[in-house]
Amino acid sequence: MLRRTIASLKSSISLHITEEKDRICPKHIDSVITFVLGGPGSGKGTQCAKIVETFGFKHLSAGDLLRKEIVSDSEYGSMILDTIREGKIVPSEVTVKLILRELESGDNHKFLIDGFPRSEENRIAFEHITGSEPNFVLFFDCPEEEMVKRVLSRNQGRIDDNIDTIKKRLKVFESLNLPVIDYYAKKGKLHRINAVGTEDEIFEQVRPVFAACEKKATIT
Ligand SMILES: Nc1ncnc2c1ncn2[C@@H]1O[C@H](COP(=O)(O)OP(=O)(O)O)[C@@H](O)[C@H]1O
Ligand SMILES: O=c1ccn([C@@H]2O[C@H](COP(=O)(O)OP(=O)(O)O)[C@@H](O)[C@H]2O)c(=O)[nH]1
Repeated sequence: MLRRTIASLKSSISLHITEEKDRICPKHIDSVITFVLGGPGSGKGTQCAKIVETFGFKHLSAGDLLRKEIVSDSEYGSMILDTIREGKIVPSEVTVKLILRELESGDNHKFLIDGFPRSEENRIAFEHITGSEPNFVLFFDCPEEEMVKRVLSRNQGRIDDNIDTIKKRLKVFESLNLPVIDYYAKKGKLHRINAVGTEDEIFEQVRPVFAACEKKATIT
């Protein structure tokens, strides 16, 4: 049943997800889902690696999943490349489909979804397609000058790590991603992390969030 639903998602990329019948209830329904948000270069990927090491989560970087599509033979490759180069947001259906595939694979039921959702439209598409909400959300709060400095010295050969694209990404972050962060703050699901400091100092703010989650899981 689930395979069929994913197959139909694959074949209908322009679907409009507005009705109950479009939802699916897959095995990740009992999973722990954490969204990891913050501007470009705020340190999301760096801290996710530490969370994986310490708490055994599976790390799904939406950006990495999209970049993999570019180098695979995907029909969306050139569209994704153009979108990333412009610092814009890839259509929700494409990104959610890639995330869903990862949520459905393997035995790990604890997920860090890094760099997604980037807009209210992304958030709503995820909730409708998966029928799930995150258990909690981390927000790495970092000043723009620091983010620019970090991205420019990241040195991974990314087509979007240049000053022109960074400026566009920061604008998109402010106008489209901050409303998502506000949404989760109002729902009481947001953990704001001061993203300035050494990697270890920042992780000491992150650790208690996951330690509390583990404790709760042991009690229930
Ligand atoms: N606390 C920190 N202080 C200084 N540089 C950092 C810190 N955390 C990460 N970095 C560096 O900044 C760059 C961006 O970090 P990254 O984790 O890739 O950010 P994001 O995933 O949010 O885009 C990387 O080169 C990384 O090594
Ligand atoms: O859900 C996502 C995640 C990423 N991106 C695109 O991928 C780029 C890089 O995102 P990533 O999270 O890898 O990097 P960051 O912005 O944190 O440096 C973004 O600017 C977007 O163009 C997207 O469209 N949707």
